[in-house]
Amino acid sequence: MAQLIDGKQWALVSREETAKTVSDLKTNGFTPGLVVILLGEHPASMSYVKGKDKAATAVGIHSELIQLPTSTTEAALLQLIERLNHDDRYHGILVQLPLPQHMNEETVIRAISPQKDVDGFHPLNVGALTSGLPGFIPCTPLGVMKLLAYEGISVEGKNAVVIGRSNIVGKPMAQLLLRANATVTICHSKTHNLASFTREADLLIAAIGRPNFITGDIVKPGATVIDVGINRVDGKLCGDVEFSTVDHVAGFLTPVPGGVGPMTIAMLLHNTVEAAMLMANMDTDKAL
Ligand SMILES: Nc1nc(=O)c2c([nH]1)NC[C@@H]1CN(c3ccc(C(=O)N[C@@H](CCC(=O)O)C(=O)O)cc3)C=[N+]21
Repeated sequence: MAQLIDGKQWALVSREETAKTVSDLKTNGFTPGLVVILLGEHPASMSYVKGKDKAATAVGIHSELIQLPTSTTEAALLQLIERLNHDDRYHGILVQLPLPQHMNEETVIRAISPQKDVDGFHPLNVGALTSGLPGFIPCTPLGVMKLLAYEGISVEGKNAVVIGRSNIVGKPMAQLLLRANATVTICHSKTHNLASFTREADLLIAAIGRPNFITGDIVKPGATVIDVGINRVDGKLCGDVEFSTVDHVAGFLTPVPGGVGPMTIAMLLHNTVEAAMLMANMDTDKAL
């Protein structure tokens, strides 16, 4: 049986580290602030943003949740973002995705000040990551790297296979693994003979968005398998990895729920505190 990576537990450890930093900042009269904007009433999104709000408050971050109707115009949203860019109570701004149909995601992301872009989605932060420069790193792939570090799983020289090429997970994940000296392959929906790649993977990152896509027969024995998928099947949460079969083959495995998800939120809090330190001109390696 694979050794399970307890993301919930590691997220607690990370949040405690963050809480300590927040407390130090507060001693110096500085309170980190996060504002989350949610458009519409998508049930899963509402549950996620409430989770973020609660977690932020728990570590001492001043957290604000702005809920707007789906009918909000893009112009009104851009105006709000511009106001928040200049509001020094907030060091992090997160606009929950996906956006309503009538909005252009790229335009909205671009409007967020790169210094407050705690999601790491702004093109300047994307470019910084690609170039190996300091900047904000997307929370989910950052959370995966943190999990590997906590578990003492080395990446250097390993065959890392990322399945999925989204801007939010797959691409930044590949960049981070490359930065950590892995040999990185990105597979996607057009990849021929996917199993020939996954079977060679010492480290397999599943970010496909298809339930139970990765089965035990296409996993290398002893591999570390990280399941980034969050799928709902019959009201039940499941990942991209078929747990029952992969559990018998993998060396390490993240469960869903309780794996990568909680780390994503922990990294959002981490990035928010980094943003606050950047603004307070304190020691941080973010030099945007
Ligand atoms: N601007 C933006 N930034 C995001 O980071 C962002 C977003 N939009 N839109 C939606 C996705 C999704 N996402 C998750 C975060 C935590 C869990 C999480 O904590 N999941 C728990 C289970 C939660 C449950 O029970 O539903 C777990 O895996 O254990 C899941 C999903 C962040 N996202």
